Amino acid sequence: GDCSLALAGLRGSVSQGDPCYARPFFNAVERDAREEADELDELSAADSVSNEGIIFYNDKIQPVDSEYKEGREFILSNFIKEGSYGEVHSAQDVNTGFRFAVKKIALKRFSSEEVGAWSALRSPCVVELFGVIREGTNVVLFMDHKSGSLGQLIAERGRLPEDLSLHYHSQVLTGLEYLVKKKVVHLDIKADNVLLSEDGRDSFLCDFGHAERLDNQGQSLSGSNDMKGTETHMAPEIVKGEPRGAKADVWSSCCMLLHALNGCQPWTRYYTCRLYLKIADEPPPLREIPPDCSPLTAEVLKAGLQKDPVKRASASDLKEKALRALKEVGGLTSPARGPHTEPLYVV
Ligand SMILES: Oc1ccc(F)cc1Nc1nc(-c2ccncc2)cs1
Repeated sequence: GDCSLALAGLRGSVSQGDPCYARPFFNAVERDAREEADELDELSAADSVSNEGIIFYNDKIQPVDSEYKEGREFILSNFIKEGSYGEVHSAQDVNTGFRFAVKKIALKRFSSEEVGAWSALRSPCVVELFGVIREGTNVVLFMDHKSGSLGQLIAERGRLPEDLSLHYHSQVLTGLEYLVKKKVVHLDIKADNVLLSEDGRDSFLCDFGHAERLDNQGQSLSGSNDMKGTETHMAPEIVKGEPRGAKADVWSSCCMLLHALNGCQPWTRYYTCRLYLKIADEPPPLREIPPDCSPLTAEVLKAGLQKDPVKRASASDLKEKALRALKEVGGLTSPARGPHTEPLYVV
């Protein structure tokens, strides 16, 4: 199809392209670039390494003479965090001044799934992926820049009010509803991977480094059963290496809700090591539901923390429950930025 034509054109250059070209292109890059990566290892000067990739249609990130290089067309500014498989920095396009975020991943650790899954997504609940470039032995992913993450907000505030926690949970569930439609499972849903708008009212999923595509029965196509994601948020089917689907993200989103309500990750107040054994063998962490939260919020957590993924609520069902719980607590009245509240330690 026309994607293969695009592949021919793209080799060795950086072009404005349509996201549909990203996936096969990066499978090819991943393969042949691994071979090339060895001799490239000693090359370090920016001008000598090959620079190829795709910047999706975007007038704010501009390749020059079909090249887009760090230190020339764009510059890195502050380090943000360790994302999945790579360092995240904020960056700026030298010519347009446009600010964005980048994640640099060593080629050996690059999963073309991050690009394949993400480039197919267009939703107000998912951070936009602008493009992907291979530069020597690194792959660089370009993403819309956001002011901060839900993980940072919880750390700053200790724990979040119930209405705000339910507000973000319902937005994440809306994002998960969309992922189900696009047959993508994220596999690393947690507060650190939920970014916030300036005013803190809107949230966006990001970091698809662990994402997998689903088949028509909703099972992961990757067939891999290795544990992925953040241990405290892993669903029982993940830690047991059983077939996983979209319901794994629903479980993780409820772990994120407990994290927002309590100010600490689930399981960690009761167990220290090998949490995956506890997640597999113990009942779901319902004892961690704060005593002062509303009955409907407890209902959300009971429905989303079912150990059997078949019995577990879907993202759509759970979103409706979360919105009813939010209404029951009087709707969203708390400001995003607010006072620090002590995390709830074991009572
Ligand atoms: O997977 C990626 C691909 C490209 C990127 F540029 C970033 C990520 N991953 C993450 N980015 C963040 C983050 C970004 C911007 N501001 C605060 C946090 C948290 S995880």
